[in-house]
Amino acid sequence: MTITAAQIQSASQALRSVLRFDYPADSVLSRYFRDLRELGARDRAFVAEAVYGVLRRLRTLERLCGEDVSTRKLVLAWLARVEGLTLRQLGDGLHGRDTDFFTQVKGREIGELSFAESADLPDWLAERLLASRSEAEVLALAQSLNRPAPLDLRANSLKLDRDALVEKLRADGIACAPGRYSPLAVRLEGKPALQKHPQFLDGSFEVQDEGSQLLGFLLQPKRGEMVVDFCAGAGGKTLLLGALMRNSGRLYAFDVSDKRLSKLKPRMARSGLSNIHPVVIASENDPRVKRLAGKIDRVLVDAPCSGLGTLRRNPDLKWRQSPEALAELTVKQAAILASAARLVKPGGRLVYATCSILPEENEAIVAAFLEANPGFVALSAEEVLGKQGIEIACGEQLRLTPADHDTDGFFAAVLERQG
Ligand SMILES: C[S@@+](CC[C@H](N)C(=O)[O-])C[C@H]1O[C@@H](n2cnc3c(N)ncnc32)[C@H](O)[C@@H]1O
Repeated sequence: MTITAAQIQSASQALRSVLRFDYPADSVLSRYFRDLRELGARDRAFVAEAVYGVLRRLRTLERLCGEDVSTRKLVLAWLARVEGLTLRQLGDGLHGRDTDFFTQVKGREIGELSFAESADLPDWLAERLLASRSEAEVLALAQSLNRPAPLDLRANSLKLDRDALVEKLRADGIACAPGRYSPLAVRLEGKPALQKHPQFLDGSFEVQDEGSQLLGFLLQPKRGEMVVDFCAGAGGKTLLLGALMRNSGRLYAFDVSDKRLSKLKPRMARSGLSNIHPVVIASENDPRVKRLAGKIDRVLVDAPCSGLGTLRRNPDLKWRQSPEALAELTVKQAAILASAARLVKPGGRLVYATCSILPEENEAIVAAFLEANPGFVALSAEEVLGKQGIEIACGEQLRLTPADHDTDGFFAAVLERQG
């Protein structure tokens, strides 16, 4: 890696905006790159890698920088201590004071770290995780969340099967392999740009984490059924559900965000699915939701959550979330689950899922729901998946983590309304 002084300067500038935490890191970076068109592809790649790298290890790097911390020092400390570069490898990238700091930080003793510092987590989050896991488990989880995520695709089974997709990609020189759990998953070895790939444009695949795909198999919608994806967003899971239904029946995609839902439309067009009906709702109590009460075979609640299971992709979330925001989210999650449950017909299935790793957003929401709704019973996620040939030793509820499954962190519970 050769790094220029200008690249370090740009990374330090971009990091300054990101660390204000006013907006998500990915949108701050996109804006930074939009405003600085003169940056080449390599410069952008370096800036993004440096910003995400520092966000992942912020507490450790702050400790290494000492009192007089700056974004420039954080980038240099990341290069020296996380990337393990030497002064010689940096070539012309450093001058004067930077060289002195780089040399010092390379050899600096970090001293004693608190548990949260050593896990690069905020104190409150380390505490919450330790309530249900040992220190060794939390550390392994935090470290796995600090590694960049691989790129997974989902074959659109309406267009071609997974093995055919693997073959086509390999023929194009894209190294990939079938996923470990989802029958539709393909894991890529690198991170090629795929937006213009013919198989992307003709809807043969979508980018979707393998863990996220498993949630569709937990809902297991069938041909001709009435299905609701209650928090559809841009439709990552909706598209999978539509394909599992073989483009038949009726699949409502609800969301309160018109902006997110509008991103589903071009994806629907590519996918060849015509059974999806996107509906913007005002809230979980919208009259359009109430009209479907008791009529739906399967309902997926992919609830708004802290997103802490996706730290591999969004490392800023651990610094942007707070106990206060979390408390508000859990109230919302319980309200959405209660409303969505009213749609389910007797004998129908309800899946509650999040991309969070915190029990208060997961197990606690489901336990309170079951207590208040004795007409629902829990099914075993392991059995539901096992019957579809997906072997995963998860027991009753699905808990995926990058440490254990090399997927994003997900939670899901499968519930059934008694007939
Ligand atoms: C985890 S995201 C969904 C991601 C999406 N299912 C996917 O696979 O791409 C949660 C979604 O819930 C939506 N949401 C928030 N409050 C809601 C509510 N009261 N009713 C329905 N959807 C809501 C958010 O706009 C957001 O798009």
